[in-house]
Amino acid sequence: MTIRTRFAPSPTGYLHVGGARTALFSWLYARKHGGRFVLRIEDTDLERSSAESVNAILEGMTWMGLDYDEGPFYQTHRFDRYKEIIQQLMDQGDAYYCYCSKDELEAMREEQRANKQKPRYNGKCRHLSTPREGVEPVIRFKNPTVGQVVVEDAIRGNVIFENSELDDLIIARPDGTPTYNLTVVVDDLDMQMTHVIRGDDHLNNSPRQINIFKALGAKPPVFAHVPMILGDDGARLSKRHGAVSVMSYRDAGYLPEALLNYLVRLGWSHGDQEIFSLAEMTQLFDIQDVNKAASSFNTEKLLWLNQHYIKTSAPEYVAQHLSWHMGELGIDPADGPALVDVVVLLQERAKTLKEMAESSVYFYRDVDTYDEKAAQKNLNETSLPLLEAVLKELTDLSNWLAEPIHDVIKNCAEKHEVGMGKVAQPIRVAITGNTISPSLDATLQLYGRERALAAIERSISWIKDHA
Ligand SMILES: Nc1ncnc2c1ncn2[C@@H]1O[C@H](COP(=O)(O)OP(=O)(O)OP(=O)(O)O)[C@@H](O)[C@H]1O
Repeated sequence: MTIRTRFAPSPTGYLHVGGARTALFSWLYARKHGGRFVLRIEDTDLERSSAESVNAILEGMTWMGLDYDEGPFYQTHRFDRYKEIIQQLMDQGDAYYCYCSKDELEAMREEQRANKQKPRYNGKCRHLSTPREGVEPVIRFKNPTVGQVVVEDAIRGNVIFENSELDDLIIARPDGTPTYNLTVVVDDLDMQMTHVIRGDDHLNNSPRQINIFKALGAKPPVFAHVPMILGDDGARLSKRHGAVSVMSYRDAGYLPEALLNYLVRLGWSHGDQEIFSLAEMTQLFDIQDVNKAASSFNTEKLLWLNQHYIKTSAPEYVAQHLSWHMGELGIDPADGPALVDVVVLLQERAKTLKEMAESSVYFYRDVDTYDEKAAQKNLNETSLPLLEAVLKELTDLSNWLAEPIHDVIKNCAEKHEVGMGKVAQPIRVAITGNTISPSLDATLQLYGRERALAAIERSISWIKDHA
């Protein structure tokens, strides 16, 4: 049997990390078993769904590398099929028209509350043989009234529901459009899902859906309800929380590997291992090992993982992602050194790609202002003769490489009987506009001879103008 799993978001906003982790678990399970991963867009809520949200979800999935084998299927394209199944349930006596008005339903609930019963539809129209004139009815599913439904959950074990606790749920609205629990069952059936891996916010839907599966003569898929990811406020992370969209992590400078690694560990573990490549998590993941408790998002750990992946990934790969961030800063990487060399220089210390991009702008765009404090301390009458001397030496240097550059700066400091920093820091400010950069000799090598000499010259003029 080919394993088939799906991710079925509603396109009512961006893809957030809660949904993304659920998608990841589904994806991993399919990949691990050589199965098929299906993307289904549950867009029947016409008021809340939008094409932008669909695009945002697809963008998020693509960025994370969660490729799908089939779909995206849109529920709005399948209305005829849902109608067909609703009719089938009607024909076989498993569904019925309900003419109860809002007021009647309210009165019913009132009475139940007064009798200390759980408010629910009492099946009033179940045995109605004649339609009520002038009322557009809904269609309700005839839920079994006795017995139990067992959700055999791959994570939680058996979860038992009493049929007497379940309503005859509405499967078609007065205008004939199908409701959520019906469409999900029809899709999972038609798309031959073997495993439904979804958030445990859906656990209460499962017994209703299982009963519909059974009424249709079908074997329900295996269910696995994964625990929720909670926001800082302890509530289920949803679109209502702030910066939780998957793409906001790209914007903040995370590598997809870091987010995937972070998400997989949120609710799943393999011994005390923390670092998992995609291949490794695919091999080791199993749905039974997902824990039952909800987990909260911890940005510190994500940052740590990001730093790890920036440091250890191939510079060429990091450069591809860095390129996007440079573009965001309006920088054309063609205006300076190869991005891959910048990555090599900075990957040891950068926590995010955004930070890496921001701290390498000077490689592509000459600084036009110096940080005030940095200039005050380093570009002044004391540093002027040192800069002039080192400029001369550097101009005479024939091989523009880190080591000889280092020697020039060192010799210059010795000659003037000052510490190396007294020569290096003014140069750093001249090049970067500030006092922070990776090792100065390597920075200068990458920055390039002509540009470096011109920048030092500009800083000398600046001192003279401001003296
Ligand atoms: N915070 C969360 N943690 C884990 N899984 C979640 C979370 N929120 C949603 N999911 C799961 O992601 C899948 C897609 O969810 P869906 O898009 O319908 O929800 P959502 O994005 O939270 O929407 P809304 O905010 O409108 O409720 C479902 O399987 C759902 O259970």
